Amino acid sequence: MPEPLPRVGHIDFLNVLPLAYGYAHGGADGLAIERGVPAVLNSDLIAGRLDVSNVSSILYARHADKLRILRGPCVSTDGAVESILLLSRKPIEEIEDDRIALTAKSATSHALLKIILRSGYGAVPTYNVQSLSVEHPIPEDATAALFIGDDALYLYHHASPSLYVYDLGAEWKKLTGKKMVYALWVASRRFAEQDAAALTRVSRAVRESFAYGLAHKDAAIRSVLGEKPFTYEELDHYLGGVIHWDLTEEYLDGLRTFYELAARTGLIEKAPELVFAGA
Ligand SMILES: C=C(O[C@@H]1C=C(C(=O)O)C=C[C@H]1O)C(=O)O
Repeated sequence: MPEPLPRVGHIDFLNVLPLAYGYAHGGADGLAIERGVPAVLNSDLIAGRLDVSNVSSILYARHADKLRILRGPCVSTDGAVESILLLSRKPIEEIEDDRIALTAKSATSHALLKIILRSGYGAVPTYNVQSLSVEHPIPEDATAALFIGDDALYLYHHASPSLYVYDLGAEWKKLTGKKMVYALWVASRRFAEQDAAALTRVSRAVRESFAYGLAHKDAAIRSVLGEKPFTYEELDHYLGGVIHWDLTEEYLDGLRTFYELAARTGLIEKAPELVFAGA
């Protein structure tokens, strides 16, 4: 019997286009890739249906005992992110006990928004997790709506000028002065401890696929222009300096601050220790 392939989640957003391009050019050989939105891959990893995945950074804080962080990759920004947006009918300073719709695809951005509204604006609105559409971004009964991923990036370029648009990466930087990590690559602790050789293979595949995609970024962008509603310039800007993928010490510092504020806001029990696979 051949060994089962490692089950690896892949968030289907343009913020990891270089990785997707590397996977499509041989990098995914030997891996069973499952594509999806963060909320689904988050629960698949916790339920044991995946061995490794990029997941919402807040997930690690909620299940640190069951997870191990891979060294190297992340999805992060130093300031504006363009693809995590609050769209609002009124200025953010005027939000109080309003109703805010949260995209059902996310976990990190929910916590990020709650921290920003509470600590930055003294607001504690009512939140409602639901599916949202870019055509009618704010549900009738809500004052504002939170989008992530390609939907948010689309709205960044096309939102109605009658709406107020807030970039949560920029808001986080304004509040804390720190960088922000939205996604981590994480292995289940069981997989990391029981199959170190397979974990090394997955880690290498992620690293090499990323490197391939970054070395062919132009071709990667051109490969999606027909199917995604973005121009070359929009994606070249987004993937050419807005999104960062290296989990360096400065970004880990931003991540720790995010966890501390999430704990202080009651969104997680406590800021977890960062435990890496193979450490
Ligand atoms: C930068 C982004 O970050 C994403 C936001 C996530 C979340 O809110 O849970 C999860 C993974 C990230 O890839 C984005 O949505 O484009």
